[in-house]
Amino acid sequence: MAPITVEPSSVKSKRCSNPHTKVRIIGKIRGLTSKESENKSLGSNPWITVKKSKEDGSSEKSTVFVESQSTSRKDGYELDYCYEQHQEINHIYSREIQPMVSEVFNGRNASVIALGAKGSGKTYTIQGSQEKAGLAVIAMSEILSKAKEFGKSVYVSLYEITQEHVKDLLNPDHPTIQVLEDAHGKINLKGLSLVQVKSISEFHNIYFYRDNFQNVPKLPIDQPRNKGLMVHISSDDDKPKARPANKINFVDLAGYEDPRKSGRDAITVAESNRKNKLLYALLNVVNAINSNETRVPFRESKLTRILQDSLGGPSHVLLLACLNPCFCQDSLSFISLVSRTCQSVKQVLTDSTNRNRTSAKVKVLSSLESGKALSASVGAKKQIGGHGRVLSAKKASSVVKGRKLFDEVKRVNHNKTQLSSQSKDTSTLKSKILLDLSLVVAPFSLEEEATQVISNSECWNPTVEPKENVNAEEPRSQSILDLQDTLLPNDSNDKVEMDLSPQSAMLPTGNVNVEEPKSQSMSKLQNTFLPSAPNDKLKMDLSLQIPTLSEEGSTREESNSLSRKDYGSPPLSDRIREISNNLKSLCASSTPLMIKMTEEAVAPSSSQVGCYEIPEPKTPTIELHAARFCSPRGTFSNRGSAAKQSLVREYLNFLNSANKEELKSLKGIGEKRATYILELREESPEPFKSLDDLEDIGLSAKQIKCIMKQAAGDLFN
Ligand SMILES: Nc1ncnc2c1ncn2[C@@H]1O[C@H](COP(=O)(O)OP(=O)(O)OP(=O)(O)O)[C@@H](O)[C@H]1O
Repeated sequence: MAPITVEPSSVKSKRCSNPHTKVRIIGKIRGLTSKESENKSLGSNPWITVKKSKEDGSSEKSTVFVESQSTSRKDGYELDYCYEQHQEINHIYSREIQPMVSEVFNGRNASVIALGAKGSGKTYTIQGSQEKAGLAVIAMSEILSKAKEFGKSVYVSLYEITQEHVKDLLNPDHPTIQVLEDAHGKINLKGLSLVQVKSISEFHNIYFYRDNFQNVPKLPIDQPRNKGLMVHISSDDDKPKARPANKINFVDLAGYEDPRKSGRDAITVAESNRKNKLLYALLNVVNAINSNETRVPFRESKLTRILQDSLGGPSHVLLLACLNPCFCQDSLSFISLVSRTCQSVKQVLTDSTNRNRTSAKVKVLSSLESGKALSASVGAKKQIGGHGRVLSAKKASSVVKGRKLFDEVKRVNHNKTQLSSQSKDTSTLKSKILLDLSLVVAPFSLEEEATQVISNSECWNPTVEPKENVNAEEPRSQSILDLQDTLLPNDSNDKVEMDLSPQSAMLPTGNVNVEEPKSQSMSKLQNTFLPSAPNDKLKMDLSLQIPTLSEEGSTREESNSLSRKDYGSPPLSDRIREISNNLKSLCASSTPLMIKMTEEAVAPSSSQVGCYEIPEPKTPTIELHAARFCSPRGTFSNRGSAAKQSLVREYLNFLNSANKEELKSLKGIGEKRATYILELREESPEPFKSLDDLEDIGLSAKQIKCIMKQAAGDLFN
């Protein structure tokens, strides 16, 4: 039999060649409680449904559809699999966990993590009850019998993480457990009890300890409870501490709370964000692993540090997204969050119906990673995107924090980053822009009965831009989502007037009365660029240059900021006006994005039906930017932004290093906050990396801005 001990060094070497095993993300819709079963209407019109790729369940992928009660908007999310209400824990165990247990006996580590909104069945699924075993209990019984068979010993640890403090549940009197990392990157949980288990009844006593013993102090009800069980399988007589053992972890995360629920003040939002912090950190780690990023942010939270050797490398990791069977706003936001954070969970479509209006179908190729087509057929009046963007870990966390302060500072940063990576990314940028434009010029109509496919081949002449040259699917889909996010507002029922004044030859004059739902508003916008109908004969000479990076940056920023406003988004008219202004400025200014119409375009010939010629876009040059900033005003605002950025940096340095008294001298920081900051600094030497991090100490965006204004003002006093 293969040795079960995996030395950290061997894990490391494996990681180099094959960095990480992908994390599997599955869903489970919890069964109805007896009270819910009495409500007959729940079964007749479920808010959550599952569509399997193959009805017999043989195919892995499942799409979960959730419907918002307030907007009747229906979103679909593709998971690796989804178990439905009627599917029992035993079934999940044999399909998902049993193979993992075997792998643990073959020398790998594993983690099973349940996450979801409150009351979504996480505890029921992982732990179960004394009467009905959960996944961990069933696994334990198999582990014990396998251990007996192979002469291994089984030890368990049980811990709880609250506000980044790790508590030993088997020895509650013990002070906070310290998570230490040795020189070889091995995590050591200093002080955590390790108890040998020989029978399932012993395990029951341990696992349900808190529930069995009344004298164990209970946490306040509103404290987020993140409960972890670590099962170590060690060679007989070999304490896992002496030599590293293989582990399987079962984690029951605290319920996710939507921080943006209406009516929440800044403090409550900060509180929710704090409660969700472990979840955010975990999702960032999962996203980094699944997108093969070189750096995985294990250090973002205690949980991810504890699980580090059971999350990365060759470990098997299963994320179990628990979902409520009855409408739950937190569940809705939760699944949207998961899809925004994890590249592997895709939002496949957004349906903002009125479903009975038309039967037209739109098929969208959303090949995010592998180039494999992911298609979804939906009723018309549908949009793709909305929240469905794919984010890098950093982006994700900024969305999670949902703050946008000192925009110019960020923009300058963004521009800088782009400038530095400009030469590397030229081809990517090129294809991004091509693809962005493809959306604008793509001659498709959402009103057609036929199924259509938005793809390069339909939008571009392959002789001009061969398919192979279109770099990677990801930028393309991202740009599609970005543009759709910008173009397609949330509320389909809005009626707006879009005023497009004649700023450019390309923008026709007149008032466009937008009464159609969002999918059609896109066609309208296409019409703005293409004054002819899709079937018109037309030849376009697109003299294309890439927009200056600052413009690209700001446009993207604006588009991001729009998409971030999931709730309370501005009225449709505002958004369209904003887009229209962006487009106008692109066309009217010295913008290098110029679309020239040839004479044939004005008087097309019959031989040119549907033929678009798009020349190779030119690589952007630094001179373009220099020209942009050479005006005195441009130089001033650029330097002003740099000064602001430097002030912010100094302020953060101060927070990361000042003593308590010095901290208290700052506006907005009293005794409590100063103490909390020092606590944060104990956990991480530099807890404040950006102004967004100040939310962790309960400051609202407005307060942070005020503080910075005062700091700037003080410089002149
Ligand atoms: N499959 C199921 N069938 C019937 N009842 C279930 C099922 N799953 C969960 N429940 C019931 O739903 C309720 C909520 O479940 P549970 O406590 O596991 O949720 P949770 O996500 O852990 O909640 P919290 O986040 O508050 O800890 C419990 O009363 C539980 O018994």
